Formats: sequence, C-alpha cells, structure tokens
Amino acid sequence: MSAPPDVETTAGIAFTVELASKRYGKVCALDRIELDFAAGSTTALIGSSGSGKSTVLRLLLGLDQPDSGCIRIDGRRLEPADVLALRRRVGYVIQDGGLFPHLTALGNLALLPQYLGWSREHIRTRAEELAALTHLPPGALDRYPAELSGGQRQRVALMRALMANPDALLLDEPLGALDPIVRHELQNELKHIFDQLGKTVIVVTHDLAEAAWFADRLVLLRRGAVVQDGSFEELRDHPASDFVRRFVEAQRRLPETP
Ligand SMILES: Nc1ncnc2c1ncn2[C@@H]1O[C@H](COP(=O)(O)OP(=O)(O)OP(=O)(O)O)[C@@H](O)[C@H]1O
Repeated sequence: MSAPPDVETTAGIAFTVELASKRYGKVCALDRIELDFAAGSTTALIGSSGSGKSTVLRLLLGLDQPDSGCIRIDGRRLEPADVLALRRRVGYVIQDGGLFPHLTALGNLALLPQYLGWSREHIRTRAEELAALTHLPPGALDRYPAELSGGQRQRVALMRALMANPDALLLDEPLGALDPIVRHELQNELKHIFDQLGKTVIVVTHDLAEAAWFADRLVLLRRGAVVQDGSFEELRDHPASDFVRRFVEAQRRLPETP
C-alpha cells in the first residue's frame, strides 16, 4: 500500500438537508428530504439510477438550489453568497469527473491551488504525491483528459478533490470507471483516508459492497425519498420494505465453485 497522503486532519463540515424538495420539470428528483451528515462522518448514498443521489450532492455543494426547504452548513443556512467559500472547503468529484478538456491533468489539479497562491513547485510535489497514491502512471500529469483512459481521468478527478486538504469530500461514483484491481486498491486507500483524516465524506455508489466497505451508514434512496438509513447489517437483516430487501438481494454474488 502507498504511503498515506500528506493531508491534515480536519474537523469536517456538518451538512443538513432540511425538508428539501427539487423538481426538474415534471420529474420530482427529491421530495421533502431530511438528512443530517455529522462533521467527520462517512455516509454512502445508494439507490437505483434516477433515485436522487446526485441531486443531493448538487444541493449540498450549492450547484443547485432546492425549490423548498434548505441546506445548512454547520447549522447555518446556505445562501448563494456563501457557495464559493463552501466549494473551497469541499473536495468533490462529479459523475464523469468533470475535468476541463483544454487543461492538462496537472492544469486541472492546479486550479484551486493556484487560486490559493501555491507555488508551481508545491503544486507539482502535491500532484506527484497524489499520483503515487492513486497509481496514476508517470507522464499522465502532463497529458490532456482526451489522452487519458476513463479510469485515469477518474483518478485525476479524485486527485483534484484531494489537492487542497478539503474539510469534506463529496464523491459521485468516484471509482465507477476503474478496472477491478485498481478499484479494489483505491477502495482501500480511500477508506484509509476517510478513517484517518476526520473529514466529512459523502460517497455515492451503485455498489452495495463498496458502500458497506466505505461507510457505517448507508442511506438508500428511491424516487427522491429516503427508504432506509442505517448500517449494511440493518439493511440486510431488517429491510424497511420489500424494495430494500430486493435491492440488497439484487447484488450479484460470485458463482459457487462446485
Ligand atoms: N438537470 C436536469 N434536468 C432534468 N431532469 C433532471 C436533471 N437532473 C436530474 N434530473 C432527473 O432527476 C432525477 C434524479 O436524478 P439524479 O441524477 O439525482 O439521480 P441519481 O440517483 O444520481 O441517478 P444515477 O445513479 O443514474 O446517477 C432523475 O429522474 C433525473 O432524470
């Protein structure tokens, strides 16, 4: 395993979703959702496609506003004027990475650090440290996103989220495009980061096993509502509905060897 990254322990950020609803045209993406994410906690958001997971992250980041209800950051209502300051404290990976195509991987990683006044040398050193952590091959830092594989782009997106020691990490399917071996390694690395550093982590994943590996708390969404909020064992042993039972059972097991 690689050396742990040079990131400082932080107290995290407490996020609250207070009776938030969000519609996109006729689609109700979230319906009066109430969720608390304590400072320093790790939570996995799971659910079928279209259940509202990414919408929760977008609202927490201020990328979108709820139609009713509100988001609270450390108890304080998130207003549009606070969004920029919040984003500087939060590392996030949106689905598909969201890298700027006209910047190299290093250019993408450098955006926030440059704004914060880091030297070129400091940026390069930090990027190389995170490249070692995420097993990004040497040389990839100087390539453009179109010259990287999907898995490499995802690693750069993850590195970008970690660059400036954020207080919280909001990750939308951060390992989705990785091959199984790298995914497994990065699951271990990320778990180590989540456990050691006291950040608030909210990770969206389709993979129940990955959710259970990352987080003691799983929040299962369906059609914009929370259907169960608890540990993997609670979901498995005491499903709140037939849907939860089917969701847990639907995870494919490896075939038994004869
Ligand atoms: N910008 C948008 N315009 C229209 N509809 C949207 C928009 N964003 C989300 N939706 C709809 O809102 C619902 C919730 O979307 P969301 O992206 O939060 O789901 P999700 O659980 O993250 O899905 P997936 O696992 O497929 O990423 C879906 O029905 C989606 O089609």
